[in-house]
Amino acid sequence: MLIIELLNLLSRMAHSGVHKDRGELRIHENLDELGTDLAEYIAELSEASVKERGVFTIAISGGSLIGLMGRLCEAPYNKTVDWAKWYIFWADERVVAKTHADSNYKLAKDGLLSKVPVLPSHVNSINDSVSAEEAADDYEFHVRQLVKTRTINVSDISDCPKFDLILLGMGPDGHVASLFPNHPVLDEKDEWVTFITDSPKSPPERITFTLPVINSASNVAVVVTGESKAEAVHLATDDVGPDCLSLPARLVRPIRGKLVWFLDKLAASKLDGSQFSE
Ligand SMILES: O=C(O)[C@H](O)[C@@H](O)[C@H](O)[C@H](O)COP(=O)(O)O
Repeated sequence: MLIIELLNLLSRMAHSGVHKDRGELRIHENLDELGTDLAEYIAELSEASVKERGVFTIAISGGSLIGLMGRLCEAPYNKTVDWAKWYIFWADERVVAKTHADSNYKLAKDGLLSKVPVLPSHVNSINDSVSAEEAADDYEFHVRQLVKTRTINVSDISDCPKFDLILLGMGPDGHVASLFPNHPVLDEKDEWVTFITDSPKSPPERITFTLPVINSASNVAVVVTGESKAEAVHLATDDVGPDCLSLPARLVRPIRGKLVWFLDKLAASKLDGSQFSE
């Protein structure tokens, strides 16, 4: 048992912690290992934020990310994490009822939030009974109230909220949150939360944090697995030509915060110099 753990640790050390301009890369052999590292990373950030500010503000996305966070519901994290200090937000949400199979809230509730003792009043979900535009306005207003009371920290270089952690997934096209390639919302500089009604990924109506908010966070983690995303990971993190400069995932560059990529070896297989490439 001890030998296996030691081998796992050595393999993690060999593949993780590559630092690039565009963040730290943590490349894992398999999903199990990635899930363990991700849980440890989140738990450590939670502990540090609670120690420093008494709360932990975390924004999550939809997709496979929630399943990969599953280890947090298990020992030791289900007991050691200070869940009552968590304030949970959505970096993006599909504008559907909270009971709908497409709802990111439902995904997180079923897969994570119902399994740990978070306080229902700290779960900041969107208003699902209004239009996408109203839901975005409403959510921004709500975030503004929590910035005013400093439950959510504020950036020291802009008036943007400074979430302790924003967790993102990424699509094969390089989208993050609901910021899709070539979409005008990529240029949004003033709003904190905006909406789209033409998402290329179903469902079409979504609200999303804008890039200024994502890039004002203390920590941003992008969690990406699978071969279908290998090209986008390469384009988002390697030194590539100017054509890729507007790939949404490449625009994730926290100004003062720390960016970490959690990858499995398939997602990492097209990185320049990758030991996993063919
Ligand atoms: O609601 C959504 O659709 C998302 O928040 C979106 O940004 C997602 O995180 C990526 O599309 C990756 O999703 P997968 O990990 O499932 O591929």
